Amino acid sequence: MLEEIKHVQATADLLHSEQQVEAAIDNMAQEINIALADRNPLLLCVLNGGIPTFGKLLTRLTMPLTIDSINASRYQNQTSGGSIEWLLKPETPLKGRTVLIIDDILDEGITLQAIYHYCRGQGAAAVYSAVLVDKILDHEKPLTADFVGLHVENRYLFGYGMDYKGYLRNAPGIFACKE
Ligand SMILES: O=P(O)(O)OC[C@H]1O[C@H](OP(=O)(O)OP(=O)(O)O)[C@H](O)[C@@H]1O
Ligand SMILES: Nc1nc2[nH]cnc2c(=O)[nH]1
Repeated sequence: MLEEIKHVQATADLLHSEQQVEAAIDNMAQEINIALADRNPLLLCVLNGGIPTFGKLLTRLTMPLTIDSINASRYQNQTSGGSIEWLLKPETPLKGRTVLIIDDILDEGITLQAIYHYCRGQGAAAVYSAVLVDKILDHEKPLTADFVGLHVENRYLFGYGMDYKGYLRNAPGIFACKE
């Protein structure tokens, strides 16, 4: 397995450098600081991929806020998605809260849509979403994200939380696997 991981890493294309990604996160944070300034938001980290984006946004946000996590996984360390497994639900009551869902990538949108509906079903007053990467597809998605870092071509990506078979989430940039 580790040989495969090393090969994928060595042959991948760098699409966005660490510097570019950090600048994109700065921009997202600025937008969120304006949009949610007086909303006492509950930030929901979508495990596992959302961890770096969540952490990097967190210290750039200036309003009073609280945090929790959710884990709705659809890829299960594979490179194509299946049905959603609910692995963790937030402890915090969502009723009446403004929720900001934070994830690494919006691809088909199935994961984000499911989490959005979950939050609404729990009585959240407003639900926003922030994704580091919005993958450009040739068809419509079931929802759009409110805050997007980068729009990226339709290839299998890793880095900044995004995994290749569970690995490479720590890669310092946004990389695309060779076909
Ligand atoms: O828009 P979609 O096509 O639904 O895909 C996006 C989801 O896929 C990844 O999660 P994954 O299920 O791989 O879990 P992970 O966060 O643990 O990697 C990613 O973190 C998003 O949550
Ligand atoms: N790591 C990773 N996870 C995804 N989930 C949906 N699309 C992708 C992708 O391109 N890369």
